[in-house]
Amino acid sequence: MPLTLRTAARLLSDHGLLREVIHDDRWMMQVPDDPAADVPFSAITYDTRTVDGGSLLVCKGRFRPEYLDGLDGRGLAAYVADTDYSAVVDAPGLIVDDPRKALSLLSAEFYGRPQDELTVIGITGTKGKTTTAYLTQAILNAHSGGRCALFSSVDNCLDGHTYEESDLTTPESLDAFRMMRQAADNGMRYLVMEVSSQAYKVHRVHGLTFDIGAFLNISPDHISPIEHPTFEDYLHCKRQLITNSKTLVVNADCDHMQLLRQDAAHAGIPVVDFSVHGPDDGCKTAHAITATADGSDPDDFRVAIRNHDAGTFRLRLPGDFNIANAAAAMAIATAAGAPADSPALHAVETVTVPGRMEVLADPDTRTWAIVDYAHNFASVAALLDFVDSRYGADQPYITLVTGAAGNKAIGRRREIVEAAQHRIGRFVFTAEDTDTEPYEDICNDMLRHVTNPDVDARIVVDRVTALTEAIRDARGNPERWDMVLVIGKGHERWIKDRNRHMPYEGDDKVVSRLLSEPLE
Ligand SMILES: CC(=O)N[C@H]1[C@@H](OP(=O)(O)OP(=O)(O)OC[C@H]2O[C@@H](n3ccc(=O)[nH]c3=O)[C@H](O)[C@@H]2O)O[C@H](CO)[C@@H](O)[C@@H]1O[C@H](C)C(=O)N[C@@H](C)C(=O)N[C@H](CCC(=O)O)C(=O)O
Ligand SMILES: Nc1ncnc2c1ncn2[C@@H]1O[C@H](COP(=O)(O)OP(=O)(O)OP(=O)(O)O)[C@@H](O)[C@H]1O
Repeated sequence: MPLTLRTAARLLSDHGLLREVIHDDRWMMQVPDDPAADVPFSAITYDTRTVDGGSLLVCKGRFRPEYLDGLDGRGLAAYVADTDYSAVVDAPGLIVDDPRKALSLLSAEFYGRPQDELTVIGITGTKGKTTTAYLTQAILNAHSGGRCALFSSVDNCLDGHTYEESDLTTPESLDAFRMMRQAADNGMRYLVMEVSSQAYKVHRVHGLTFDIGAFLNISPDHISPIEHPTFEDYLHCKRQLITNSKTLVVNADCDHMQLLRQDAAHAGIPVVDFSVHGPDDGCKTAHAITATADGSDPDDFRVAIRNHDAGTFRLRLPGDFNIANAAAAMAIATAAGAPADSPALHAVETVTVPGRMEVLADPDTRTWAIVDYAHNFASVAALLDFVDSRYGADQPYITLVTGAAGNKAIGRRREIVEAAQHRIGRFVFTAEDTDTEPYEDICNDMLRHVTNPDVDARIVVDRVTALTEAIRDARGNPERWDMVLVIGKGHERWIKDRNRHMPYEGDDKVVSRLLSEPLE
């Protein structure tokens, strides 16, 4: 049904959001009997700068009345807001309780409910969302002849093979439904999307039911004045994926597992477990998916799906945590319809994810480097576990080049230091992304958390200089095995400074350039 003033008002009223309709100084509970109310909107937008003739505007967030100046002249058809703007515009207003929820519901309708034409998969968790999303897309693409779309914090892909850089982990609702429409029109059958806790906090997926919701893991993160006030709030937001899904795929070893199962039971939805066990556990558990480290080779693992042996796998992505991510992807894909014995499962073996676990080396100077996106306790600990298990025998001197985000997730500064300070030789604190906090202050904050007197710790604010010094030092000591871990920015070609995205070469590029520099 096309979205008009009348159908929009009815939809909002059906969802208990409509307070009243305001037009021509009249306040009503219904849209007046006027033919204009049945004209389909030409567009829907949350930004006045894109309003055209016939547009429906949703005023959300830190919206300011002055943005509305001149919009009648540009043909604004109607606005949705939580306050009356009739003093500023003549267009009719749908006054609602929550414009963000309204935006999501109205956008889905405007774009013809594209979610109904796709199998929609939502992935949440503190760590591994992006990687699992890429792995799942690879399987479902292989299963469906390339008909799986992806929304991730790295890239969005609307046709199964073209990737474009994304802005947010979970897009704004309007953008999500617009892209879903494009994906459906491109013939996609599946959509895999990351669902951040913020997405639920600010209603970016309000009203969207996921065919499958996957919950990977949970540990404290994203706690700050602009994200979540407490861990409880963070987890509460993430748990909403469960009650908005038709099937839950969950890591059986996840913290707060009982609570997650209770959520699924209350929602009356089936649960598919996945888990990873050491070589001695065999495949004896009843879990739908059990990835078992294969004792013969550290890179191989066996997978059992509903007690069916799905064979041996080897990823291009190193790290045991990526075996867990692959198990999650296989659990999701089989729950979405890929057969347990499908060769499509082997598509995980070809996947790499930009800026995640990229291992680079200069063997002549015994220098390894890993560029990774770790930036909290769990991921730094997982990275160091990997380094220990894979390179520990050579006792490398480990340098960790790290910063932390400004203004948000403040706890990460202490967590990164705590996860690493007894396991490495040196910290180099450097710039990461910031809104208003100066890089130096963030680095000094991290330095203050260092309590191990035996670890070297220094600040080199400029990120390229920090990397240059770390890699040159490693290569300048060829008698020593060196491991330089560069975390937090991965593939990103920008660095945020005082709210602005400044061009940046990218950790992967800088490190690879430095490793191939001629030695003096
Ligand atoms: C808190 C939050 O969700 N903020 C998002 C939100 O901002 P907002 O609605 O307050 O927008 P605003 O920029 O203040 O402007 C208010 C409104 O006025 C409009 N406007 C503005 C100027 C004008 O002339 N006319 C006009 O109409 C804007 O388009 C906007 O709709 O809507 C914007 C786009 O619609 C988002 O870009 C922005 O995300 C901010 C930048 C952000 O980075 N959020 C982070 C915390 C986030 O969401 N992160 C999670 C990842 C977490 C994880 O790693 O797991 C994510 O999902 O990405
Ligand atoms: N299952 C996991 N458990 C612990 N750490 C992980 C796991 N998967 C990935 N990591 C670590 O977390 C980093 C980020 O991985 P990924 O981008 O897949 O997660 P994410 O949930 O999308 O993260 P973010 O929310 O920070 O964007 C990786 O570079 C790796 O260091």
